[in-house]
Amino acid sequence: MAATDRLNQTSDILSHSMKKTDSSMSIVTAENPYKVAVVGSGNWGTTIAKVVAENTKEKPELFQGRVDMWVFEEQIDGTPLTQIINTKHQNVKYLPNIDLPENLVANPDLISTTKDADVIVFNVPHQFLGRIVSQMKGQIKPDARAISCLKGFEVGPKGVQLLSDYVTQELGIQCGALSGANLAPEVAKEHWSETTVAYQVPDDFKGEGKDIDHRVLKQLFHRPYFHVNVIDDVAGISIAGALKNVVALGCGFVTGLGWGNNAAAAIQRVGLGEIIKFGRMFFPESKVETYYQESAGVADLITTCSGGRNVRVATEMAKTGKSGEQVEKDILNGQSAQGLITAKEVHQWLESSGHTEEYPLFEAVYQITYENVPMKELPSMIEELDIVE
Ligand SMILES: NC(=O)C1=CN([C@@H]2O[C@H](COP(=O)(O)OP(=O)(O)OC[C@H]3O[C@@H](n4cnc5c(N)ncnc54)[C@H](O)[C@@H]3O)[C@@H](O)[C@H]2O)C=CC1
Ligand SMILES: O=C(CO)COP(=O)(O)O
Repeated sequence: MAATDRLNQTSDILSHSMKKTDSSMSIVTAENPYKVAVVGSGNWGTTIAKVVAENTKEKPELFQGRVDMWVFEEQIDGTPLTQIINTKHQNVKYLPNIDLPENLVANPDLISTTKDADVIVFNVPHQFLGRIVSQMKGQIKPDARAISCLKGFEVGPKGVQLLSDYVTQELGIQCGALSGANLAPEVAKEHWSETTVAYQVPDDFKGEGKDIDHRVLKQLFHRPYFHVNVIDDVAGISIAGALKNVVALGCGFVTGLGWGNNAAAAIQRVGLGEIIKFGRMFFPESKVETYYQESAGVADLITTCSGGRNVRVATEMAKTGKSGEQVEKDILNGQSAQGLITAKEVHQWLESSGHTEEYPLFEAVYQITYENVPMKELPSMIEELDIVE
């Protein structure tokens, strides 16, 4: 092919890919508009509830306007948090100074929040999920669908499990995931970002207009400031979302030691490799391209390592010598750095399955966090020794 033909062909491809013909954003309607509920009201829980409630209000042909958000009730200066959210329309503890839509209703009762929902969006720190789903068993619509926005795993006697699979196993409902480079305070302020939603349409899909599919999920989560790509790879986005929190701790250690950007980049490079290896080894259905093409992959790793809670907690650990648990209490005002628990769970799993040596960074983060190994040992713990005899 001549050079000019190749050039023309390339510009055809480019102009085609730049045309905005996204069929998933064309008009979608439902025979009976879907009721959406959000379980969780922390920093990310409240932010996603805001996103969802903005969309349900704008799309009455597809969703019921009112969105109930389950709040783990607590008193703020003697007033229940739910009451404050429902009158001031702000979550003053977990997402202060952000106005929430009035069709978003804080509800302290988990069952009344979820019992009539067609779509249940789970968004709590993962250590609380087990108790929550056990209370919901038998109390929700049997054909409800779910999306998990959590970042973590369930590790138990059966091994390591995706949280979406755990929800499906416990509640018998199809569950996908939402994960991306999404620091909640930025999304809440409507600063542009991207995310990935992954969902596998189940065998008992009831048909277009009667059930949740990729187009409905795009309508539910996409905003002008929050761009959504919907794919099938639930495992890929969930693994990346859970493990980047462990990598971010490693990144915080070297940052807190004052070692600078090169060290932080080295941790992210090694971390990405271990994330991909973990996916291929334990979830072979996950796709390698998800880790570099989707917001849920390397982009989330970068944003979390730049300014997330995990990196902040680990940086403070390095500066003060305090434990992760103590720093979490001191600086996060009730929020959770999920990498602390995930590092322990991943270690338990790798140890019981005999693979710790293949994941030196995950193991180093665990040993520094829980076994008092000095942070300055990190480089030697992850050094690749290619000694040629
Ligand atoms: N905050 C962020 O920027 C992002 C967080 N995520 C993920 O979203 C999930 C939820 O995180 P956040 O909403 O940020 O939570 P958070 O870290 O703000 O945690 C506070 C929430 O935990 C609740 N809580 C405290 N004790 C509880 C208990 N015993 N039972 C039930 N709930 C209790 C509080 O009521 C509050 O709603 C996590 O897995 C996190 O990794 C994902 C993307 C962004
Ligand atoms: O998952 C996140 C960004 O996508 C938030 O990360 P942190 O929990 O470390 O703040």
